[in-house]
Amino acid sequence: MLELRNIHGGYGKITILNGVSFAIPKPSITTVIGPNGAGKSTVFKAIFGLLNIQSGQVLLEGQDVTRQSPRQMIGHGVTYVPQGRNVVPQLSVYHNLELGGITAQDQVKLRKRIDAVMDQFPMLREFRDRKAIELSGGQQKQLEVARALLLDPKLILIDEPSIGLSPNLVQEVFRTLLRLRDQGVSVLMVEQNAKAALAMSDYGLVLELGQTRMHERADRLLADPRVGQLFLGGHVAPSAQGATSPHAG
Ligand SMILES: Nc1ncnc2c1ncn2[C@@H]1O[C@H](COP(=O)(O)OP(=O)(O)OP(=O)(O)O)[C@@H](O)[C@H]1O
Repeated sequence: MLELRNIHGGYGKITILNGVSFAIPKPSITTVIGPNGAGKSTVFKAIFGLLNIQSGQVLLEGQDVTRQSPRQMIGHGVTYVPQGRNVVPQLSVYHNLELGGITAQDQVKLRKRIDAVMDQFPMLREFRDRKAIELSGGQQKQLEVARALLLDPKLILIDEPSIGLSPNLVQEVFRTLLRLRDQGVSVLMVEQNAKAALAMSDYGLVLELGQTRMHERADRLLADPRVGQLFLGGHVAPSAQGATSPHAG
């Protein structure tokens, strides 16, 4: 569903991504792991039209979408949930949802869609008139995911959904993502909480120094001693054959 071909790019003249290539099938959950500063969040920006791509291609269902704007990517069914808290704290839950659908042309359809999303997140219906700031961290993350769903995406890019959450809430957010996958939405996620994230993912991608080091089925990555090294703050040496790929066998 999504393919990156040898992406090079960065901020201004600084190159951060030095050849990122991978493909994800749909529907699936892929977790991107790697040391701090490896370029994980930057990959998301490259996909979502927020990065200066110097060379390479981004393909969505076979269509070249390289350098398209965030607005165009939303039009193609891609949504992006950035790191941190992205709700408007003083506005109600419902108002935050309405803002998420601001690009929707048809307001009647939007209200129906908000209703459908609240069916998936009964907590949001319960707290619909509460200010977003009065929700817990996990509930706010769910509000962000729900807001992203209003646009009926095929692919969600979600950056560090578990940050600042207790283990219970992390599992709750992960369950939400699994449910989405089962409904046919693909998820590409960056997670510091690498072991827990790989345990619920279909595929894992290891990025280091702006390059794809490994791309494997998540269970294989979890069992790989080189990835164990990474969890301990070590590095993954580039293999002689280049990056591994789950489609290689
Ligand atoms: N807006 C920006 N302008 C210039 N450099 C940036 C910008 N954002 C990120 N960088 C640099 O790009 C590199 C990769 O950052 P990125 O946030 O993609 O890493 P990451 O792998 O997501 O790290 P972390 O795990 O710490 O979140 C870092 O060296 C960072 O300083």
